[in-house]
Amino acid sequence: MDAIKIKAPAKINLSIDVVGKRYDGYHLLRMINQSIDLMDTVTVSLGEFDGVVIECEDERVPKDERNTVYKACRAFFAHTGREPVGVRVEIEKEIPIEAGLAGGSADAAAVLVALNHLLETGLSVEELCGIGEKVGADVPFCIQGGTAFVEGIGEVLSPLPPLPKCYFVVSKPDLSIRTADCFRAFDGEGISRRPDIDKITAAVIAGEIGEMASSMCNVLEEVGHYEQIESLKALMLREDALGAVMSGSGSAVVSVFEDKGDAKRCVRELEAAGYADTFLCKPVEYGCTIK
Ligand SMILES: C[C@](O)(CO)[C@H](O)COP(=O)(O)OP(=O)(O)OC[C@H]1O[C@@H](n2ccc(N)nc2=O)[C@H](O)[C@@H]1O
Ligand SMILES: Nc1ncnc2c1ncn2[C@@H]1O[C@H](COP(=O)(O)OP(=O)(O)OP(=O)(O)O)[C@@H](O)[C@H]1O
Repeated sequence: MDAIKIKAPAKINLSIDVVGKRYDGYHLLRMINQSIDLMDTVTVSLGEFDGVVIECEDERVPKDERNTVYKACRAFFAHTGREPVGVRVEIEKEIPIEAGLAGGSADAAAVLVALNHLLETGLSVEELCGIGEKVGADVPFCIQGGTAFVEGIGEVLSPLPPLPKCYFVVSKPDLSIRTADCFRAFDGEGISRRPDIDKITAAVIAGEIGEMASSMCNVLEEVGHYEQIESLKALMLREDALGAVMSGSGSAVVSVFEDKGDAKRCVRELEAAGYADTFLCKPVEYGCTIK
């Protein structure tokens, strides 16, 4: 049986602004996204059976048509017009769930890349992103990866130069936020603090990590007024983080360090304070890749 193993990196948002709404209610965004070396491993194989079989040890991950991986398979066969074949997908989860780290989108991206390879359909990255967009707003970025200025609902990608050496401490408090709920709450709120996306873009292009970190801001952060997120940010800043911001629709928080020792100390302090889902990460320059 043909099988392929794909590493699917998580996404962090260094800043997010909401600039409008689309005809279908989706929000139009301007954001800076970065892939990191916190990754799910997705193994895809084809077989003589019907439908999509999903295996994952994590009980919180649905194994049926609600899984992003299932939707990706359906979208792939619909787009290519190929007769659907049996697809088995094993997901080894490292990316925390409902964290704003695009875990489900990364898995879907991996499956699209895998099917294109296994079935030799020869689709370009742009075509795969077009299919991915229908599965989830973060899927195109998860396919392409690296550092990018991202617009639209997440489908307009402009690559930026890779970041210079730096470290991210990523931590998810004991709080799960559903993306749709977060955007719904945003619609009902008056926002006081807006990010300066042009400023952070310039800092990223110049490779100025300190300037980048101090410019980070996510408009979705204040809508929930989550005390857990404020406490986590305060702890990170006390441990000499250069900046800290909520990723995506939350609830993970990302902090930036130039010094590895400081980053490691921050991880130790967070773990000691009871934040079990804490990771020391580095930026990576790629999206879903075939291993
Ligand atoms: C907030 C981000 O994490 C930033 O990277 C992403 O835009 C979220 O992307 P995602 O999880 O792939 O989102 P989807 O699964 O496509 O959408 C979940 C729900 O979030 C809302 N949604 C999502 C993305 C977007 N640009 N506008 C929205 O309003 C919609 O109600 C949608 O039904
Ligand atoms: N492959 C998958 N991995 C994890 N969760 C999945 C997957 N497919 C569907 N789900 C469902 O989607 C929900 C949210 O998943 P996910 O972890 O991708 O959210 P997220 O971190 O908020 O992502 P994003 O940053 O894209 O908003 C979960 O509660 C889970 O039930």
